Amino acid sequence: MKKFDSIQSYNSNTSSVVTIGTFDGVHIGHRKIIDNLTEQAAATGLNSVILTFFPHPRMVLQKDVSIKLLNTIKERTDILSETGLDHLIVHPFTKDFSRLTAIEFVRDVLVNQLKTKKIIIGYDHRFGRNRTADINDLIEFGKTFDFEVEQISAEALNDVAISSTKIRNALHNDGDVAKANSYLGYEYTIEGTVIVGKGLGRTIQFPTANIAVKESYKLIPKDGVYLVSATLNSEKVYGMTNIGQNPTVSDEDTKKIETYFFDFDADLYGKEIELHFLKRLRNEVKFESVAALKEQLTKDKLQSLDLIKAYHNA
Ligand SMILES: Cc1cc2nc3c(=O)[nH]c(=O)nc-3n(C[C@H](O)[C@H](O)[C@H](O)COP(=O)(O)O)c2cc1C
Ligand SMILES: Nc1ncnc2c1ncn2[C@@H]1O[C@H](COP(=O)(O)OP(=O)(O)O)[C@@H](O)[C@H]1O
Repeated sequence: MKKFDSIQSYNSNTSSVVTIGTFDGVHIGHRKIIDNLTEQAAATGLNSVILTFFPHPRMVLQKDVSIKLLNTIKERTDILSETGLDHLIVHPFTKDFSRLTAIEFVRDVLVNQLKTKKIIIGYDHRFGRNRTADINDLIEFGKTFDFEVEQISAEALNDVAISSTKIRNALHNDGDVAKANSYLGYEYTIEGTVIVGKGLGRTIQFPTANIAVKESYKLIPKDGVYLVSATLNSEKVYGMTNIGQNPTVSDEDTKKIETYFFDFDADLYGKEIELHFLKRLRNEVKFESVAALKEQLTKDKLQSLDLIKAYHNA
């Protein structure tokens, strides 16, 4: 897959089959649409192209800073690169871009820049300044500019929308990472840099790598304790992650993401770690003492090791 950082930088002499969308999560519903796109492109000798925007239009137009997404733009790009897609365009969404009229968008972007022969698009897609144009306008433009329009049905689109929302809710409301993973078709991940914490962990024989996530828009699962895996120094290791405020030892209300890795002993400070979320174990609890916390951590570890054994025997 070739990636382009803007519509203007797109350059190919081959015509294309195009779809437009956010594809947050690139879950199993999205992948059906993308398979359809790549199969049609391959059958007709055209390029398969996805046009996506970053930042998310809502971040730009409504200045919505509370929006949480399943994928960082890097994750989205990486997952899409495995789908067999020919070209991905990640166009910076701006106010100026949102002011393009429907005809400007169709003529300048779809026809002249992307050489679109076919567009696969949701039946309810609206585009152009103030979202004034709809699918019927697009079909009319297609007659003038010689491209085909394939509508994604209400049912298919509903499936896609529902599963994005379902995945966000499963993670945000319930911390149900197993459910999220089954919709995503892969394990939900969080990537961050290991930062220095309070240094308490090692004093109770549970050193924890605290990570800082750069992207404020990345959805962090509900507070609680999770079984995770990661690749550290090129080896797969398992661990248990706590997301929360460590109420037993802290009054601060800053959210921490910290992981104790099993059978592991090395300095991780400054390293980039990608946590794969496998299963939710329990809620975060305020214990009466650090000793009680330590006792629970020992139980969590035993439960985790049993789960890992079960995964390996499955
Ligand atoms: C698997 C796991 C579960 C945890 N569960 C809780 C919890 O339920 N309540 C709590 O107050 N802290 C919990 N903690 C956080 C500990 O309080 C924290 O690891 C310890 O204070 C060390 O912090 P430090 O890394 O800043 O030194 C948990 C940590 C881990 C790794
Ligand atoms: N098994 C392990 N799991 C997590 N971190 C470990 C482990 N072994 C060593 N470490 C190192 O110890 C650090 C955590 O120790 P800790 O006492 O909890 O300090 P801090 O409060 O700075 O996180 C990690 O950032 C990592 O560099």
